[in-house]
Amino acid sequence: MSRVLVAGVDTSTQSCKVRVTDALTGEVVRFGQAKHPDGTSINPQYWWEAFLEAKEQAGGLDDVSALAVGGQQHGMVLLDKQGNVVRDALLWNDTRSAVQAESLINELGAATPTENDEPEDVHARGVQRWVKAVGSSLVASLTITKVAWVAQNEPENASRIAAICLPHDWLSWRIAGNGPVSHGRANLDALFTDRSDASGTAYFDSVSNEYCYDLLERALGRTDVILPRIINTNGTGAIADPEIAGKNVEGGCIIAAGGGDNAMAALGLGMTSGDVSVSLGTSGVAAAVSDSPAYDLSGAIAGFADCTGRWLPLACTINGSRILDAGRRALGVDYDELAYLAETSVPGAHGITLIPYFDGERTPNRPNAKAQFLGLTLENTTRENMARAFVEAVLCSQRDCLEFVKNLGAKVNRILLIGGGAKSPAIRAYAPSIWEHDVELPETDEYVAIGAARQAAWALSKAQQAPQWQLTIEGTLTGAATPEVYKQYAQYRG
Ligand SMILES: Nc1ncnc2c1ncn2[C@@H]1O[C@H](COP(=O)(O)OP(=O)(O)O)[C@@H](O)[C@H]1O
Ligand SMILES: O=C(CO)[C@@H](O)[C@H](O)COP(=O)(O)O
Repeated sequence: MSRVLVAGVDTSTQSCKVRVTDALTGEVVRFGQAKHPDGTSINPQYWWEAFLEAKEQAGGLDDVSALAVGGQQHGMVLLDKQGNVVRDALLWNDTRSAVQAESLINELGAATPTENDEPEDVHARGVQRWVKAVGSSLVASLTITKVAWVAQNEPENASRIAAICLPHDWLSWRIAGNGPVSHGRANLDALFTDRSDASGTAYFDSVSNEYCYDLLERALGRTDVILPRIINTNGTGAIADPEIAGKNVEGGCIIAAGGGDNAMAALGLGMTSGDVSVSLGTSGVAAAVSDSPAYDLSGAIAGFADCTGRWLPLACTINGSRILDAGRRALGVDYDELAYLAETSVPGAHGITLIPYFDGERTPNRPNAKAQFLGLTLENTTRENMARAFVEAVLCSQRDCLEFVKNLGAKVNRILLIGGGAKSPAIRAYAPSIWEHDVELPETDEYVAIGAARQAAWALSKAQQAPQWQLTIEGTLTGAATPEVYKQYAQYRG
């Protein structure tokens, strides 16, 4: 009997990955990857072209029975009536809407008091109200702030909006055979999404699984726009809805709900309570799974949903593995040479600290920040110390994220390190020392794409449980704690 194949697609910030997978075992059968352009404002057409290229590299999808798409969260894709994109998509790491984030917080905080136990301070009250309404406070990354930015800065574009969706929704819509039309109305009602990605918009309540049109109205000034239909709300099986999904997919395969990349990675890893993933991609993310909604009233943790009916509290930095890329460029070395240079230095880089907010930052919320090297003297300014400071900066900023997750009360039994940056020998060498915790290293693979493939296999099986796929742990990273490194970083970070 020939084996059943499913595909997981990861339309992430830097590239599109297609992993054709054995539905029974989860083993990779074929793989393709194609780059996305740099930048934080991107025409979604590039995602389509990268998908087509990655799919070709992966040997096509003709023999695949089901697929699902995981994607970079929060990106705002605006479509007009004919299904054309109104403007380039503003991605999660675009910080231009920081002002709108603050205004929306203050506006909600200033609205008529409803509970007398809320803080006096308008801003703090606004943060708490957003958290209670949608699980997260607002930073420039979240979709609603981008919608408000367009409404305030590009009224002409705002008036043409017929539908608002996210990168994974848009790519799923295209893969399911929809697209722009030259006359009449495009089939915008065929847009679909899931609660994990919807929960990153800040106009969706992942407890009631309903859109919050009143909040969207605060941003856009109207609500007569199509938002993707939420499928897979209960998470018990990720059943693709034949009415809207899977009709025209190449080869007749079904398409499942898909989800946000971090939720997909959690599904790919099979995370349970006590597991915390640290993903080093463009973003750096520490995430835990939770059976109940996570409300961090300080606003540091985003209380997103996962794609199995649970929640995925996470802390996310805008600057992740690209800190290493900046280090490689500045020092003119490859990843191994960067690790070699760093190894020649010492913990704390002889007093040098890099605060790595190259592209602004969201954890902590400093959208206008730039990176800073601190503690430089004539004596310690060497390539070795600078290499060490680049690596320690990645790990210390993720330690910030881990601390937020722990402060929320999440158990941390196991830290699982994934994402492109997990390949770095330097990251592997110092992660346990700086995080002061052993680190499990899953076999190098694409866990967002695995999660998407697993959801596709689940949808195909129509079972109550996701298929049981083995997670291979390549090894456990250990190291003596170096608390002085994070202490030095925290002092400079302020
Ligand atoms: N061999 C490697 N060693 C260390 N880091 C790597 C290696 N290959 C890729 N990376 C890092 O992985 C990052 C991309 O990771 P990825 O998880 O694919 O990102 P994204 O999901 O945001 O598109 C790059 O920015 C780079 O820093
Ligand atoms: O904004 C978030 C999560 O809130 C990011 O995690 C994006 O989802 C992008 O992920 P990568 O492309 O870096 O994996």
